[in-house]
Amino acid sequence: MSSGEDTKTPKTPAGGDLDEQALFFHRYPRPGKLEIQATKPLGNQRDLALAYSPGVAAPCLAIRDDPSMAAEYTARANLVAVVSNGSAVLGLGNIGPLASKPVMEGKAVLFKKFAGIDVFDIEIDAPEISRMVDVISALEPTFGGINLEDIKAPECFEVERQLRAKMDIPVFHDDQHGTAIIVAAAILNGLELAGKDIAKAKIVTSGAGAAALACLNLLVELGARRENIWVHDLEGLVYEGREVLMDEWKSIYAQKSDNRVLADSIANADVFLGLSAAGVLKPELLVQMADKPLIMALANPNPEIMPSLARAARPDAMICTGRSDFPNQVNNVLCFPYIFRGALDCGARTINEEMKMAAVRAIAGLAREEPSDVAARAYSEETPIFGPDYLIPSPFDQRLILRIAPAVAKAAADSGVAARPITDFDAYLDQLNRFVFRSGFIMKPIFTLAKAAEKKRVIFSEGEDERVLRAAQVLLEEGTALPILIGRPQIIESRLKRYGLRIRPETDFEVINPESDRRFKDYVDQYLSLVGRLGVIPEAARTIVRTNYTVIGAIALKRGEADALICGLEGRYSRHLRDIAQIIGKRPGALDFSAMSLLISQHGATFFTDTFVTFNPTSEEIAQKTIMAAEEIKRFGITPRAALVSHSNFGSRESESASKMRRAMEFVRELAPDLEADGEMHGESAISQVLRKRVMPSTTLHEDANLLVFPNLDAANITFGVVKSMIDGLHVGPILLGAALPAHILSPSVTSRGVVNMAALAVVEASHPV
Ligand SMILES: NC(=O)C1=CN([C@@H]2O[C@H](COP(=O)(O)OP(=O)(O)OC[C@H]3O[C@@H](n4cnc5c(N)ncnc54)[C@H](OP(=O)(O)O)[C@@H]3O)[C@@H](O)[C@H]2O)C=CC1
Ligand SMILES: CC(=O)C(=O)O
Ligand SMILES: [Mg+2]
Repeated sequence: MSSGEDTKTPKTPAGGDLDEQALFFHRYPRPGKLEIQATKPLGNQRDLALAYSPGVAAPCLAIRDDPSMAAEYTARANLVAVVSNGSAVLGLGNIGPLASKPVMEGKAVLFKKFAGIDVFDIEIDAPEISRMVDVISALEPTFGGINLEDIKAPECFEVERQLRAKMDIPVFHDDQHGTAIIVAAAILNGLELAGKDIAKAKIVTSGAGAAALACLNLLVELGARRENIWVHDLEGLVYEGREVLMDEWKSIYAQKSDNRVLADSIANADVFLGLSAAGVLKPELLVQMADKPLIMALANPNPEIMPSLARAARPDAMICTGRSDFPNQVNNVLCFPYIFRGALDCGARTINEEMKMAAVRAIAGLAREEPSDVAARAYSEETPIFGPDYLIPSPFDQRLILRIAPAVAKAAADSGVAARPITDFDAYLDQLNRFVFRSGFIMKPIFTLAKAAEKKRVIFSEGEDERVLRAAQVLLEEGTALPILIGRPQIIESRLKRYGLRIRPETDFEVINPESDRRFKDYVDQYLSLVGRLGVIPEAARTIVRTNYTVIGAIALKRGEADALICGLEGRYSRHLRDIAQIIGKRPGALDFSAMSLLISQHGATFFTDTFVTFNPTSEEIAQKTIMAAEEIKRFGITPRAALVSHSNFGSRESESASKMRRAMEFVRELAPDLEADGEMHGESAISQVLRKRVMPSTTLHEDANLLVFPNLDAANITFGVVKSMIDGLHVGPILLGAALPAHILSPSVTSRGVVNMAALAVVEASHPV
């Protein structure tokens, strides 16, 4: 069998040649960018009988009797065809269907990555309209939607018109409508920033093809005036009476004018809209444009003018391209995954004007919200804030799906084209949130409990950190916690402004200023009372209380000025743990602290312990770590099932660590007889009932383990790290167990969503202590 995989992958080409790197990227480790994955197991005879003959006959007959059942028994409702005949591939022209395949595979990947939509890319050898319509319309039984891509004008207009009339599923020409939606959003925002009215704006295009004309049609719907629009193509200006290269779609914009070329029309233009070819806009023309012009050079891969040239000619311009390597990426990727998400989720029969307008408003509105930290990282340096260099959201903004899909689904229902209208938008948003934040599903019970609880104060040691500031805003907005931030108020204030966050110190949340807090003397006294006999002299205590923010947070928690502590975004775990141990201490009866890490993946939730604290725990300590972990897991609404893992499988080895785990298991049975657990066993046995039962038919672990308890820190920490990296899992934690009060030491790689997750857990611990 050939998987096409190249086992001898050469080294990635060094140096900056993007073409060479792109060829390498597409070729290795296996050709192309896609594969198909089964969503049902096919591991044994029974699976085969269900998935294939004879079982498969049942869904076939159900669909024959009621075609709507295809949405229940097949992948159709989430399956889109990306179809091209290769006649206008990016700005590369008519390179044919086969050469268009990398672009179509790319669109498929974007659908999947950004909106979870499955795609078959379909490149068809069909230059003529009638053949395209025949081939594409015959695909209706397979797909929930059709995304036409890179089909040239004017044929694309007729193809789309005929398909929309023939087919009962959404047909959407991405280069027309996806581009128009995002261009309209950017123009609305750009004109607002320039203080201009769309009804008076002069718009000059280079391009009179699929993308340009669809953009203009939508802009006219939004208030632009035909008389202010000047369209140019290979022949120059589209004017009344022109006969060469004209068609009924272009002639709508024909001007009564003696102008003939772009240079004649560009004077006083407020917007240049380039959807044509590389390099057609010369810098010297830009000086004629109006004040604060909007220059949209959107041809791909190379724009009508490079941003550096445009900026040099017009420092006051707002500049957009279709590329990801410059600010203001105006590209239909910001639209097509999400408009289809909304359309598929409500069973829309078409994508109509109302749904497109809803998408425009959602995208334009999102740019004015605070940027997310993921979007900020995608721009790599400065956090973008709504303004000339940030007219529209980044393609990596995870909120695109959360804003566009519900707006589109609502517009579909309101305009009567939704076969399965969404009735509970809160539940729908929850579902989208779970797609965006993989932790969402597992964390839901924690957030529900945290929001229902009396408000708890969570103190953050690294209160100046961007991730904490973003998390604080989310916690306040969602009503999950009352944050207290340790940090210098002027730094916090200026960073909040820089990141475009709305919350403000003292008005919205409390700040402890380590440089001048009035409680400083009390804190030092309290600290000395705890550590004075551990070799810390008063002078050192004063310095520590001024400079060690985890110490400040722990003292505030101990004094009852906060209900939970979050630290660890900087510095070593052991240092934070030492401070928590000295100031907060262990909960009564705890032999030691323990750390549990939750790994979320497509396999669900798996908890690992002890990943950060005790190097070589005793049997008693391991038993206690298991029981503390199990108690914590119940907070997630999950029934804990523990496996004490080892190199020994149910007594197969007699080493010291194997018998340590066996003894630990005996303690667990004694101390927590109701806990479903077993051990010692191999890691594979823990997660495979078949393997486990083969060796130990009487095992007391009836389902696969979701809590893996390790014999020592090396095993736990290394296994967790390797598994997390290999399966690209999401880490929630580490969750500190055994402290007298809720306190968690995160890791420096945590994201702001990770901080929010752990703060919510800490609130639940504070409201429901064990
Ligand atoms: N950023 C984005 O999201 C998107 C960008 N695009 C880009 O827009 C461009 C056009 O795509 P699309 O509309 O689908 O293709 P079409 O083939 O439908 O249209 C191309 C248009 O550009 C005109 N044109 C070509 N070369 C020149 C030139 N040198 N000077 C002036 N006009 C020229 C053509 O003129 P004529 O009519 O005379 O043949 C035609 O009107 C491509 O570069 C594509 O990559 C497209 C979609 C989305
Ligand atoms: C982005 C896109 O669809 C194009 O350039 O054709
Ligand atoms: Mg395209």
